[in-house]
Amino acid sequence: MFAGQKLLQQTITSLAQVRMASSSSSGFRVALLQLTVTTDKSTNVANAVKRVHQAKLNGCTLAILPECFNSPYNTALFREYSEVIPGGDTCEALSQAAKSNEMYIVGGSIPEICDDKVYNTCTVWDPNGNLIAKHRKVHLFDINIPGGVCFKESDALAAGNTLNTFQLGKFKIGLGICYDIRFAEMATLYRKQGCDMLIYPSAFNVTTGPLHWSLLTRCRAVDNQAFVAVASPARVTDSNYVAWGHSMVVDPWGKILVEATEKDMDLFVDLDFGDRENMRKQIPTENQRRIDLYDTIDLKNKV
Ligand SMILES: NC(=O)CC(=O)C(=O)O
Repeated sequence: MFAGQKLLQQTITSLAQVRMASSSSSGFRVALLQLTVTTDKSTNVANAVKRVHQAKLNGCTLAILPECFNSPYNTALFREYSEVIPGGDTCEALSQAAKSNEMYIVGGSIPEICDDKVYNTCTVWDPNGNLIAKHRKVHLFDINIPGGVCFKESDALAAGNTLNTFQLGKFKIGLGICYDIRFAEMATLYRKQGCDMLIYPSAFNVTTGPLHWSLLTRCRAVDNQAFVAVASPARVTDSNYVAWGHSMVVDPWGKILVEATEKDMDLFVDLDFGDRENMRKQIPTENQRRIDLYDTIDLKNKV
């Protein structure tokens, strides 16, 4: 870690500590672990475990890993790196890390093998090391921007078919993976289910990242009056897919509470859900929807 990075991390942590004093009963501290992903799976997993422990030492209740944190983000390699969930080596390591640190872990995503299909899957672990939620990426990332990025997850992956939430104390959290963030309806459903926060382990790229990453994260936060966290791998410029980085947490007002650079680094920040209640009261959009004019959920009958 270079000196400036260390200073930034310390600053973020100490700011968090100051705010924690007045908000510990209405929230928790979260860590976004912006790891460098290598081609070596065991190195990636060991690094993730080490960084979860660092998050614990920094007072975090929840640690969030990036999309595909144990494998290169490469359709040609997903099957080779895939594991069963639970039971594979990565799950075992995450379960153990959650238990030994007594923390919740949103385990980014890993390629999952099930019935000969491969999924891009996020696992969530409680402080006893139990698997409490699992989300398979619902919207596969198939895009083609000439001169920019061309990626076709559906060449190698099957899509998930469920929306998934978990409970952290009194807070309900909705899960998506990366491209899922572009689909506002999914987030609206989570809001309707009572979610306080949305988490998207992600890996935008250097074409779409500068255009849409922060915009989409802030949109989902404001639309749903919820905290939104997006955790990316660190940027590796000579990789086949160059991740954007810039992991961030946005509050329900749309304010970026904390944002990484593109480098390998961790962020620690306190979330005060009292703020979210204030916003929901002051701008009560949830009760003001004109569903007599539109129905944001039941789209099937509208097309
Ligand atoms: N990688 C993704 O799933 C999504 C992405 O990079 C984008 O939407 O842009």
